[in-house]
Amino acid sequence: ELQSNYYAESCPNAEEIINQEVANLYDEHGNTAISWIRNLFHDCMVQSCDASLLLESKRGKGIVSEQSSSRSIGMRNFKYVTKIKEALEKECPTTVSCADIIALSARDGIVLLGGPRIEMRSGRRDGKESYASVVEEFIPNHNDSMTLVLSCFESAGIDVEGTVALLGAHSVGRVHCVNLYDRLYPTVDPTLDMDYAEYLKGRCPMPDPNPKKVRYARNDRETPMLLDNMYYKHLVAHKGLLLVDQQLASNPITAPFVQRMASDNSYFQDQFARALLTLSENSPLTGDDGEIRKDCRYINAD
Ligand code: HEM
Ligand SMILES: [Ca+2]
Ligand SMILES: [Ca+2]
Repeated sequence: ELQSNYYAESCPNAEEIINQEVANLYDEHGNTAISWIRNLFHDCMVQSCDASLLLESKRGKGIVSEQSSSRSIGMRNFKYVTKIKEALEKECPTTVSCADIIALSARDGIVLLGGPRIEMRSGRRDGKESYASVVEEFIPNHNDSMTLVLSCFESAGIDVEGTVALLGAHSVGRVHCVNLYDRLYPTVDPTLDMDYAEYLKGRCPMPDPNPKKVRYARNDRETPMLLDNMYYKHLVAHKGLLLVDQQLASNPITAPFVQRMASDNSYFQDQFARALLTLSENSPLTGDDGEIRKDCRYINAD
């Protein structure tokens, strides 16, 4: 069973240490807070909130990291998870799970980005496997249909309203040009605002005069470091970046929620909090299942 402040006796400062590390990292590299949110999505959607995402590939041990999946394009800042873990290990060796680090760092990152304060429970344990080969079954692609997207989230217990709210995480962060070319070339997707398309073509030129350059566009040009409802305002104005983003506004099942979130930031925040909490509790390992990793990148040696 997950419980609030699970480490109250075993490591009373655990949540405070995570909070402090997340805040320090945010001061140095603001985009770490963004990464913690995406980490929670990519870990919890794939089977369980079990830190399977953090395992690194190890030949001989049969581990292929989920980070090597094509769905993980652009994921960054994993080295700073190691930093948070080191701070916890110093205070309480092999006590606080990597799965809880993923959940609680996301919680604290969301607050730093102006999002809601989510009361999360803890006590998740770490899995011993990485599920690289099935990541694509759990995490939709950027151009998948809304039907498929909704059924993926439904499998994690998240309803339509919650799914629309969670995609609001794309109110921060960036998208690499590989995920955008389809909407820009050879012809511009007619559902995309023309001026915005011109801007995106500037960010993602084709042919690329300098293919060695890593090119990307910000998800939200106006409030890039705020987890707010600007995302939905853009969708309504045909300025959704990914095809899935734009489809939220055109699909008759999701569109009413997009409209309401565009006009009501606190409604968005409430729904985001509710859905993220559900996601953060997707089939956790508890009791004697799994282990508490010493290093989030590797399974403990036996
Ligand atoms: C249908 C569901 C989703 C799809 C297809 C999707 C796809 C993507 C793609 C393609 C990117 C850009 C990666 C890159 O090129 O660098 C991205 C970025 C991001 N996604 Fe999603 N996403 C989905 C849902 C979510 C959810 C539910 C969350 C969190 C609650 C989330 C959080 C993020 C964040 C924070 C970024 C920016 C990362 C950064 O700048 O480092 N996404 N997503
Ligand atoms: Ca997982
Ligand atoms: Ca924003």
